Amino acid sequence: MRTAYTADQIRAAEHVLMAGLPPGTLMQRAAAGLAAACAGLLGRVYGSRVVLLVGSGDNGGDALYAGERLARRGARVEAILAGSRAHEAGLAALLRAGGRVAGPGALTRADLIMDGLVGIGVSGALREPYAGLAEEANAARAPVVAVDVPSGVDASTGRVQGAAVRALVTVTMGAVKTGLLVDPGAGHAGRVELVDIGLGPCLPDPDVAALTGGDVDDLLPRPGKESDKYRRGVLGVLAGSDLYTGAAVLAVGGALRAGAGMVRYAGPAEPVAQVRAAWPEAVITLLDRPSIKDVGRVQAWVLGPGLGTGDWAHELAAQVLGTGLPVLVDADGLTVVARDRSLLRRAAPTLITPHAGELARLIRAERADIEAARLQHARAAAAELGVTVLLKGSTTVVAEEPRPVRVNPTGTSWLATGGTGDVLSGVAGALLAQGLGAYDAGSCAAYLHGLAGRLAADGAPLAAADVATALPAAFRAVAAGGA
Ligand SMILES: NC(=O)C1=CN([C@@H]2O[C@H](COP(=O)(O)OP(=O)(O)OC[C@H]3O[C@@H](n4cnc5c(N)ncnc54)[C@H](O)[C@@H]3O)[C@@H](O)[C@H]2O)[C@@H](O)CC1
Ligand SMILES: [K+]
Repeated sequence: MRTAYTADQIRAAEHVLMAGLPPGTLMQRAAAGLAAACAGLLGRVYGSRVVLLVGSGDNGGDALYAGERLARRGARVEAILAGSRAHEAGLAALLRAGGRVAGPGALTRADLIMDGLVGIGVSGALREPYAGLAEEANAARAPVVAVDVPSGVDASTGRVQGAAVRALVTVTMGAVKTGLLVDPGAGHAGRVELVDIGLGPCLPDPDVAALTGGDVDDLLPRPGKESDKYRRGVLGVLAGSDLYTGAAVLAVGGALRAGAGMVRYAGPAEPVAQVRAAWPEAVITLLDRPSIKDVGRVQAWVLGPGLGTGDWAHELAAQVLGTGLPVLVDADGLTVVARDRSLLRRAAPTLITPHAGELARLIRAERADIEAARLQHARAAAAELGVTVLLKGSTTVVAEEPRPVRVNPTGTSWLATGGTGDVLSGVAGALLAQGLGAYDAGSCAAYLHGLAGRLAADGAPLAAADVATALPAAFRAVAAGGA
């Protein structure tokens, strides 16, 4: 499990740790790790040109001391001092080691750029000249190593207002910051490398966590020798309508490929015909009225993809949400519950899987605000609605109070295409039916679905059905420890 913390949590931990150490110890530890990471990227340090962007705070201090270390190994280190002042002792150390102060033109000549403009002390959008320097660094040909956090990214939320550095690598001190794992911040951070400065014992419970493939493998239910199809988990799928048949086919496909012992599909004539043709494995009930009475026994429900939003959908929603079983609500199901949020007041687990627009309707917020601070909105929605929220998007997050928000590390932009959400619903529903809690089912499903998307896309466009087809490969990759 990879864990991450807010700037406030990290400052508090640093405060505790620093109290027992000689002044400057942490900055030296940070600089040593930073210099090692830069040396690794450069390959040959001697003679290389390293340009430091130095802000007026301790983030600039880290850069200056790391620059000193590289200068001592023969690098030609130049510092662009962006603030009205710079870390005095750090600058003196750099100059003693042979580094010098440079003008902005230096960026075009660099082999490596170290971004020490601002770290966790940033507030609001970058001001000039920081903003201009960030953009110059982004336009330069040299790789950028961000110190602690790419300047312009809010360390706690990942929010970017205005210019922000785009790094190849972010070398982060003591603990990973939440904003490095969530877009848009994650997109600016590049690869995140953690420097251990001894903060571990002082850290509180994490703000967020990201599953690894090993974690997913540990959480996934495995069929035992005595398992039969009923004990492996039966999922009921209420999806599709005469107009939207594909959603039903994709959701059932996702569920069948995610280990459900049996999938029971119920719907009107058109999607029934399509599901029957695509998945002879599914057990089908033709509904001539909105009732789950004849569907048979299930351990969990998926409600919503392509279901429509009229009385039919509302009636089915009221019935499944009225059971004591875990229910996943997606797509049209979310529109129905947004109109009647009392449907979500229930004791059994509920996993909702909105994208930002659907969540905006549910919690009466602006879509743009949700996009800008996904994690905070997912967490707030989970608390407000009393459900588990899987918020889909460029970074998919899973929130359930009071646990750390799970940030999904897999996925690809090619997944942003119609129907992939229906497959995800099927996968998460199948895991619910197999007995995982909503939090684990949501986060494992997001992981596997994102990985399947990556395997299916392999750098090219994909269709939603390809994601379902790639699911077994994703399960195998996780089991083999290769994901
Ligand atoms: N506190 C500690 O124990 C440690 C801190 N370390 C480093 O110190 C950093 C935090 O240092 P500071 O607290 O000095 O804060 P920062 O250096 O991150 O930023 C504060 C400075 O940035 C300026 N600033 C803030 N917002 C700005 C904006 N929008 N545009 C332009 N300038 C802006 C402020 O005026 C202030 O001078 C960490 O990110 C990390 O790099 C590390 O050395 C490890 C130990
Ligand atoms: K920085």
